Amino acid sequence: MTIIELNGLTKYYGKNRGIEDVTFSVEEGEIFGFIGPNGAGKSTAIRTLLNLIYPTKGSAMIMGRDVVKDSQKIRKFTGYLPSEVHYYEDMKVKELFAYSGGFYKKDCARNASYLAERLELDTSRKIEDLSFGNRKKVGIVQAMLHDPRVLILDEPTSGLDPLMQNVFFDLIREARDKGATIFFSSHYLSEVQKLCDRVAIIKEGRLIKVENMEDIRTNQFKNVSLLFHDASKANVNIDGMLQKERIPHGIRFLYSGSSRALLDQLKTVPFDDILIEEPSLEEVFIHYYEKGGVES
Ligand SMILES: Nc1ncnc2c1ncn2[C@@H]1O[C@H](COP(=O)(O)OP(=O)(O)OP(=O)(O)O)[C@@H](O)[C@H]1O
Repeated sequence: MTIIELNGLTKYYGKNRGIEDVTFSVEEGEIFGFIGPNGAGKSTAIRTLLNLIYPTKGSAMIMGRDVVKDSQKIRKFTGYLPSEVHYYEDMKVKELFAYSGGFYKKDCARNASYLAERLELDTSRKIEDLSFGNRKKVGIVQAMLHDPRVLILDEPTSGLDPLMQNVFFDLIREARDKGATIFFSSHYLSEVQKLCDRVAIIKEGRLIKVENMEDIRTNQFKNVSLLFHDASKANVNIDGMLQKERIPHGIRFLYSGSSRALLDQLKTVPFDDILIEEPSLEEVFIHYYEKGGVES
């Protein structure tokens, strides 16, 4: 079942581009990453899904409901963490959770306590006294306390220390195991790599590609280093070769394609040594950002 669907979603701020013609969907039970550099349009897309801003063109649906027309209903089964959290400073954390929980027709207190405990958040403190990271934790608990079917999180881990990031990842997996679908934006490729089933890559407001993480990690890309005793033989060209660079005694390149096709092509290359490695996602994504994507 499709849970989140963007159809040609476009948002202009006056003449400024926010996002343009973005189309993709998130399926039930997925942990789906939304990744791109600063200003790519991640928050714009997310804020449009939450009906905080209106689309200029196109549409989006969450669980079959239109994000503009049905936003009140969508809010009932959706948890949202904004990229910047602003709360009633004067309230204690536990008062805020009780207040937020009141919007839903179920008892959220136990879940809020559980989440706060896991995140080591002291709920007796006033919000105004909290650090940036602790405010982020408040936002995470608030997004999750009603066990929403859909979780939409804008840069959830920024401000969390590495230990807390891991706790957060566990909470996300637990939410998924209970049936939630999770859509979150990030700058951090390592967390996308750890957590996501699929990822949408956005650049300058346009969707570049939706990728299966497993495909990115294992099937499509390799880092290949070829070493030559005679450097004059290092002038090699191979179909699928990307980002070629000279290294001492040879060349190194990112390869996109099947391993079989790579080995077939290498048969005629007079290299003296070879190293084939799994590229980091950084290397793969830098390629996307620079070139605007590759054909798969
Ligand atoms: N309120 C606004 N008024 C005008 N332009 C805006 C506004 N909000 C965002 N933009 C522009 O829309 C584009 C997309 O910004 P957006 O904040 O959605 O990107 P992002 O991918 O979330 O970036 P970041 O990773 O830095 O948070 C940028 O060019 C930005 O300058």
